[in-house]
Amino acid sequence: MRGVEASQNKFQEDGFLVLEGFLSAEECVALQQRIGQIVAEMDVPPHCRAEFPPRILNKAEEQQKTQDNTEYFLSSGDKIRFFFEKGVFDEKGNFLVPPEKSINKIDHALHAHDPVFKGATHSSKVQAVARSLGFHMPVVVQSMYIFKQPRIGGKVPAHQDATFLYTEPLGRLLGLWIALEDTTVENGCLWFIPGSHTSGVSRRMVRTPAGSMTGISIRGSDPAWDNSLYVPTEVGRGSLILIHGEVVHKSEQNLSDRSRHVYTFHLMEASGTVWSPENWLQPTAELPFPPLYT
Ligand SMILES: O=C(O)CCC(=O)C(=O)O
Ligand SMILES: [Fe+2]
Repeated sequence: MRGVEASQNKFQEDGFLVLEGFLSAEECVALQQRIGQIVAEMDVPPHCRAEFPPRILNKAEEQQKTQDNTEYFLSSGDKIRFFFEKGVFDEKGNFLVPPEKSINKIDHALHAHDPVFKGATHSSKVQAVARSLGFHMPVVVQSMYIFKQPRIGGKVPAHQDATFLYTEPLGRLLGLWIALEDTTVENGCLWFIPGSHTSGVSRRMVRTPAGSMTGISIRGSDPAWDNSLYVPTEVGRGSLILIHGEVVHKSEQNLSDRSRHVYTFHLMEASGTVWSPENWLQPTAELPFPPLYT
């Protein structure tokens, strides 16, 4: 096995690092079973069911729908919320596919509200990884369970996580992405541009002032990343991929028959770091960012 120091060097060089066998198969299954229970108990919010409206909406209704969707997203930072794939409801709002096959992701605070995911996030193994990377005061800023459903699991366009979760200085954000199933090119594994984490961030997603129509806006744009530079990163079930906050990564649509479940969460080194007040995600009175080392 690679030594800790060699791994750290590789992470600093590439902006990502694969740690195989981080979770056992049993630990992966436990998270999958728990998410199954959460889905079985899910209440689908009425506006989410309106994927295919039964009639053409007028402009004001369209605007209201966009506003409802944005509001559902913007207020999800401290909650467990459900986001669906396109085309999973019929015109009456009934599921066209089984509910557990309809969800794109569940986020952004599983780590805070669900005991099983809280345990997985704050485990001694995760704490040891953070310590080995030199984190003094890591806090958990968000978590997501991503399903990448067979056939319909949508792609995640190329991005840097700091576009959405910006800090000053940069370099204080780390994603921990855990494959709960084998991930391959066919079922939508991650693709990275090695070494792309050193050129800064030129696109930001920011929260617009309260009362404005959409609630979020994009400032700046990404450079044209060369498609030939992406490296597919296939990993086995239980692998952990460390993702530097500025490394460029993406995943493609899942066209295979196999799902690609992952649990992913983000840490920030809180010591000496300013969490941008413009980020869409903000700590709240109900949920300040929890320290990892507890
Ligand atoms: O799982 C994916 O497809 C994308 C996840 C991602 O971008 C992240 O965890 O930062
Ligand atoms: Fe990402």
